[in-house]
Amino acid sequence: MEKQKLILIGNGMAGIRTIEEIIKLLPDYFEITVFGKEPYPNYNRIQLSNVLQGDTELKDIILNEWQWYEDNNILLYPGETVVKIDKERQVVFTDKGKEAEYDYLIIATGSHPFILPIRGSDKKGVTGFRDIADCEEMIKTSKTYQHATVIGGGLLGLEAARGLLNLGMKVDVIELADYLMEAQLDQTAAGLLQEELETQGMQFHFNKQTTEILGDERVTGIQFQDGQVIQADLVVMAIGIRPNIQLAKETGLTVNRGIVVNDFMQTNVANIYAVGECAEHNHTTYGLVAPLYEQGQVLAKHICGMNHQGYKGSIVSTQLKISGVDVFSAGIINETADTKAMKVLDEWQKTYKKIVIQSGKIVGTVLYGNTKEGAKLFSYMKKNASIEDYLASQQNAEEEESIVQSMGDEEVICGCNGVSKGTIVEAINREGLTSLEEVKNVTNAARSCGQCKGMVTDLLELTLGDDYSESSSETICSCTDLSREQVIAAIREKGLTHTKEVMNVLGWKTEEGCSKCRPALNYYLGMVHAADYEDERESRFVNERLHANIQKDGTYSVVPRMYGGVTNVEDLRKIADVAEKYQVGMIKLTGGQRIDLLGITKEDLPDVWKDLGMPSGYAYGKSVRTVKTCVGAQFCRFGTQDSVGMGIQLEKKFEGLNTPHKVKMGVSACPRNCAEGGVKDVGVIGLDGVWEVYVGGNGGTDLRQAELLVRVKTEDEVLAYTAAFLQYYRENANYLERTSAFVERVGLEHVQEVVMDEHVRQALNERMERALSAYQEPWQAVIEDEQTVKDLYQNIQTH
Ligand SMILES: Cc1cc2nc3c(=O)[nH]c(=O)nc-3n(C[C@H](O)[C@H](O)[C@H](O)COP(=O)(O)OP(=O)(O)OC[C@H]3O[C@@H](n4cnc5c(N)ncnc54)[C@H](O)[C@@H]3O)c2cc1C
Ligand SMILES: NC(=O)c1ccc[n+]([C@@H]2O[C@H](COP(=O)([O-])OP(=O)(O)OC[C@H]3O[C@@H](n4cnc5c(N)ncnc54)[C@H](O)[C@@H]3O)[C@@H](O)[C@H]2O)c1
Ligand code: SF4
Ligand code: FES
Repeated sequence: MEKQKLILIGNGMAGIRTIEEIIKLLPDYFEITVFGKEPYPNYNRIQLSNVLQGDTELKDIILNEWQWYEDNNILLYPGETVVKIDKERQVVFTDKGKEAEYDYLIIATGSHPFILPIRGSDKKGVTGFRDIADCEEMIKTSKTYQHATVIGGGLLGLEAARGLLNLGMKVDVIELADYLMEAQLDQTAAGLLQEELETQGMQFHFNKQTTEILGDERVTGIQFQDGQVIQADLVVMAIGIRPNIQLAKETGLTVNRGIVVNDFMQTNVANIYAVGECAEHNHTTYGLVAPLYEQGQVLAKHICGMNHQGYKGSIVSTQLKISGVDVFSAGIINETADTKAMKVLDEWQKTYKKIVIQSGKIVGTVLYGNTKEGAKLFSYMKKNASIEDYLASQQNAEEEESIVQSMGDEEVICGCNGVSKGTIVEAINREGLTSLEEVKNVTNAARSCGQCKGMVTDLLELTLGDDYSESSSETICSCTDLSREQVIAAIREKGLTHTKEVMNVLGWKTEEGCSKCRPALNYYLGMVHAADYEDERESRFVNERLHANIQKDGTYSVVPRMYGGVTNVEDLRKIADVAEKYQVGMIKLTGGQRIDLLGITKEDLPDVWKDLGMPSGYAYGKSVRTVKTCVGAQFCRFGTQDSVGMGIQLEKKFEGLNTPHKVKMGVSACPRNCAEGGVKDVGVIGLDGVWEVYVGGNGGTDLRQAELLVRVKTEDEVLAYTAAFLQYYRENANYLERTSAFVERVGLEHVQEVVMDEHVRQALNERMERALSAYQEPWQAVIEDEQTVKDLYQNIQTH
């Protein structure tokens, strides 16, 4: 069958997303041609703010590489503008003299920045902020000139202003209204924002109407209606956008503010569609990607002949993309006669939360300082949930590790791309996804503004549990541009002792850090300061904070310590009594030869530990866990060494040691290796008069066989080499990097060189001893601390 000719005008975000959706539905049905005015493949316009702010580079914001067009048989004409459409002949004409026929035409020409129609606005140095060319122009100007003026204190203006500050310019922001982001914030939030941005160096001028741009050929200043003049070498107009409708208008399509479309994104000509910022649906045009992508999905389905209800309009939310400034806004933000508002302002911490309620339903929200709840509140708004539902969900949320844990499957994690928690979890499980990049590729989540990256990462962690490891990234996380090595070096050099201090001194982009960097910093600080470090419980993952493993149903599992997997009558009796008393849901033997008591409520945990009177088995921690042993020489006829004794020594020595990820060990007394040392982080095998120490094994998702590190004669040597290896791993692995990945990355030979050097080995052992000296049995510590029991396990607020 001959392919239908489909032409897209506008190689931008909405148009290309529509094409992506179309080729997902009908890969071979259309012969697709794209005309794009800009000489680039489709790029992430949103990220221009981050480019200007120096957080990312232009080369990193391409969404669809040239190869993508080729791979999908899409004929792209970059740098070519469509100047005319003949709707009768179904042909488009370009500024380079090309003519192309279509069966279906999609117009996705976006918008242009509104430039004040005042004297001097055509001078050199006056620009909008819309595309790569504008961005490059501003970067270039900052190298020669000093004074920048941004007209417009909205999202775009403020993001531009922050970028220009980063480029070393002095920045004035001019706003017509009497506070910032008038369309998105109320006066309280805007005040907090203004205060913060002033400390960052911006100077604001409110209630100012610019009447003239001064200068000869190039701008030198601007003048306001009240006669005031301020100096300016660069003027950025960020006072809103106007849809590009000229072409559609000249073609005879119905236009208003945008190109008028019906619920199927169809213009008044049946085979001509409009999508994105240029389209006007139900008297509304949009300037954010989330609704435009929704439109794209609808249009794709329609053009592919799939049944659907059509586009019904969108509720939008916005977030400001300035490092270290958290602002979220959605829906109705100012109270009216028929609304009530719930407001919490913390002037000290500079946080503000406002929820606007109408007839018992959440209809709007403004968050400043802490925007973690933004996605959740937005989901509640969209599903028309009552404020009671939200408040009830809050009680559970307080007990949970991260906001994503308390979200329902249908709740949206990525607002830009409309991707729900359920969709992401399903994709992680179905496709075996293990990294943010993979989730992005499969689900589109986190592919636009990137504000949801933290939540997607949390969700990966929540879904994969211990199998999650984000160790490949060079920087610790998106809160900083520094690598693990740089952060550790700074901790040492500057004597930093607290996660908040690290974030402040090293210029973290977020005030609170994220769920990725907080536990990592806590670990690195503990590793560097060994015995002197006071662990920050609040920076740990929930399991480590509570010293028990949270289960699917919200109960916990308790695994008491059994050195070397050996137990006795007394311990078994205690375990049986506890299981009976607390009606434990299930008693289960673990793969590491321990007894797991499952189904214990959080409130019961301290009492269970008190009744057990046994140390924690650390089954939840990024720490040395169990040492599995075979029965060994004492009972087994093949046994050549005391594997049980060796295992117990290892477990007692390294009990409670904090490590970048969990560490499991196994000791066998002959090569039959019943304790499975070949897939352990440290595997020890006893032979006649010899012990072999293997490292870097993994029996989980990333199956890896352990490699022989060393052959030694005595048990003391086993302990010394194991200590040297583990200390080297502690000091050099990325947080959440298993020994298997670590050994793979640095190479066994390198590890051998390190631990074989007697001086180095000794030094590593000394540092290990210091780290071990800080160990405090955690369950006992909790039982003895009434306040912690109340705060952490019973949620009774006493201070
Ligand atoms: C700096 C900046 C930051 C932003 N941040 C956010 C954010 O954080 N969150 C958010 O949701 N949104 C943000 N936006 C808005 C978002 O980028 C836009 O809503 C989105 O890009 C619009 O997509 P579109 O495809 O409709 O238009 P565009 O992406 O502008 O694409 C239209 C394309 O069509 C081309 N074109 C126009 N006329 C023709 C023609 N006649 N022939 C050929 N080609 C033509 C244009 O050159 C352009 O490349 C931001 C915008 C900017 C500028
Ligand atoms: N983080 C984000 O979501 C983000 C970031 C950048 C851009 N955008 C989008 O890009 C588009 C453009 O953003 P924008 O900030 O230009 O538009 P906007 O309409 O959101 O804000 C314009 C601001 O300029 C002010 N203004 C209007 N006329 C003025 C004048 N004569 N002098 C001084 N101030 C004046 C308005 O009061 C308002 O505060 C919007 O659709 C926006 O949603 C979004
Ligand atoms: S590993 Fe060897 S010694 Fe140990 S139980 Fe198995 S067969 Fe016996
Ligand atoms: S919320 Fe913008 S990319 Fe997910």
